[in-house]
Amino acid sequence: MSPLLRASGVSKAFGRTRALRDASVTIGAGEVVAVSGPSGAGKSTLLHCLAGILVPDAGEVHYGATRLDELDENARTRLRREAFGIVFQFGGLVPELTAAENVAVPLMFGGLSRAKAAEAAREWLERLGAGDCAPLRPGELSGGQVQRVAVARALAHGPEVVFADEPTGALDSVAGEEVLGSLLAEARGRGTAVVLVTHDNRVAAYADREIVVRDGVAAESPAVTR
Ligand SMILES: Nc1ncnc2c1ncn2[C@@H]1O[C@H](COP(=O)(O)OP(=O)(O)OP(=O)(O)O)[C@@H](O)[C@H]1O
Repeated sequence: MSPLLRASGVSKAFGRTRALRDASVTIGAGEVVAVSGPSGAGKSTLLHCLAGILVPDAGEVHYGATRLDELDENARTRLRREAFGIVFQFGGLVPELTAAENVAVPLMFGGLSRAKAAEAAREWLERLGAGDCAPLRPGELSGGQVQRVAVARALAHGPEVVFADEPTGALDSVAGEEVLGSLLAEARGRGTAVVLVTHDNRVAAYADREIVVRDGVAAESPAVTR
C-alpha cells in the first residue's frame, strides 16, 4: 500500500506533559487505521499532528510530497479543507446553521455554487441516512443524527483522509455502530483513508490496522490483508 501520510520522529509537549514522544507512523492510501490506547495516552495529539491541526515540536509529518509541519497556518488550513475531513466526538457543527448548511458551506468554500453545494449536501445527508435532518439545526438533532451530519460534512468534498476523534464516543452502542458503519462503508467505497481515534476495542476491530499509543509512545501493528 502506498504511503499517504507519514509521521516520523514526532514529539509534542504541552508544558511539562510530553503528550507524544518520537512517534513514527504511516497511513496508506485508502487504509482504515484505528488509534487506540488509554485515556491521556496521546491519541488525539497524534491525530492532530497528522491532520496539521497541531505542529509538532520535533519530527516531520509528510502528506504525499508535502511537508505538512513546515507549512504556515494558512496553507495547513487550505490543505485540511481540500484533502482532509474531520469528525469530532461531539460533531463540531455550527449551531446557527441547518444540517444542510453545515454540509454545504465547506463545499462553497471549495468553489461550488450555492445551488450545487445545496444539492450535494442533500445527497450526502440522504446517503448517511440523515435526509430528514436537512432543515434542522444541530440543537434539534439527536447525538446520532449530529454525527451523521458531521460524517456527511467530512466526506462531501471528497477528501483523501478522514480523521475521526472518538466519533461514536458520545453515542450508545447501536447508534455508534450505525454511524461508524456508514462512515467506513462510504470511505472504503471511495478509497478514502480513515484515521480513527478510539479507546473502544470493538471500534478498533473495524479497522485494517491498529496504532496503539501508550504514554505518548506509538506502536503500529502490521497491516491486515482483507
Ligand atoms: N492543549 C493541551 N494543553 C495541555 N495539555 C494537553 C493539551 N492537549 C493534550 N494535553 C495533555 O497531553 C496528554 C495527551 O493528551 P491526548 O488528548 O492526546 O490523549 P488521548 O489519548 O487522546 O486521551 P483521551 O482518550 O482521554 O481523549 C494528556 O496528558 C493531556 O492532558
